[in-house]
Amino acid sequence: EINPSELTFMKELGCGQFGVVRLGKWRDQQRVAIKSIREGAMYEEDFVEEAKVMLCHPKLVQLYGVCLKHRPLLIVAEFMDNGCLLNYLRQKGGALKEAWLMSMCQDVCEGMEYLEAHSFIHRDLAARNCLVNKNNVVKVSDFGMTYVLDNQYTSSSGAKFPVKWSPPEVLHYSKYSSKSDVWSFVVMWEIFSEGRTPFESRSNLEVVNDITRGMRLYRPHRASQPLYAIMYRCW
Ligand SMILES: CN(C)c1ccc2c(c1)CCN(c1cccc(-c3cc(Nc4ccc(C(=O)N5CCOCC5)cn4)c(=O)n(C)c3)c1CO)C2=O
Repeated sequence: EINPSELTFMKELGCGQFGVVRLGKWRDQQRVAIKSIREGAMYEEDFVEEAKVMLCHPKLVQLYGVCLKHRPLLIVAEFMDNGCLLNYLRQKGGALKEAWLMSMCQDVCEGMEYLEAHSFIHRDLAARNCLVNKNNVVKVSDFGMTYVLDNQYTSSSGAKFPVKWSPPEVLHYSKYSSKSDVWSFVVMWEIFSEGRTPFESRSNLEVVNDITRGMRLYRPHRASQPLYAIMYRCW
């Protein structure tokens, strides 16, 4: 539990599934990201229960604490200077050497390996839900899909559902597991595509049919054949 009077709000960083996120300071010196949870956006009791299971790993964006005494609920997290991985790839992708692309994939793997070891299923692994710090280290973030109340996002026919990152068993039976998180290593395809959208010219409905019939993402232009074989095995 963090005392809100020890928080200073600074610039807005953007808006996510639960509401506005701001850069802030804790006790005037520690930079943090502060999420204000919009009323009715989250199963708050479930989230607070989960927050007590402190997941802690260098490749997971660290949850520092929550402010529960007032509304909106505040979530205080580790601040990542370079923002989300997807925008980072789109801005800097071409300038990143293959070694950097590999290192970002490894960061995501290490974070996800830790989640699996702790039987935690992410459910929405994607480059948009990973963050980059000032040393260009990538960390997995926003493993909060379970608490989202918006069924446009949680139902597999909803407009916001991550169809292009989901395996057949999730699309057809909502069967989530660490294996479905492995399928979402579509992130590796995003990294080696420098932030392109998977199945860019296909609608979500077309992708459900394509994937069910066995179609898979093509080899990204910056991925060697052996690297493509690795991402392909995830699908
Ligand atoms: C349920 N799911 C999957 C969710 C739920 C909530 C969210 C998301 C998914 C993902 C999006 N999101 C969200 C929304 C807004 C902010 C953050 C967000 C942004 C951060 N950092 C930065 C840093 C810089 C910049 C920036 O402005 N630039 C421009 C100049 O070049 C450098 C980058 C943006 N964000 C950060 O550290 N955290 C912890 C969260 C986040 C990530 O947290 C959410 O809040």
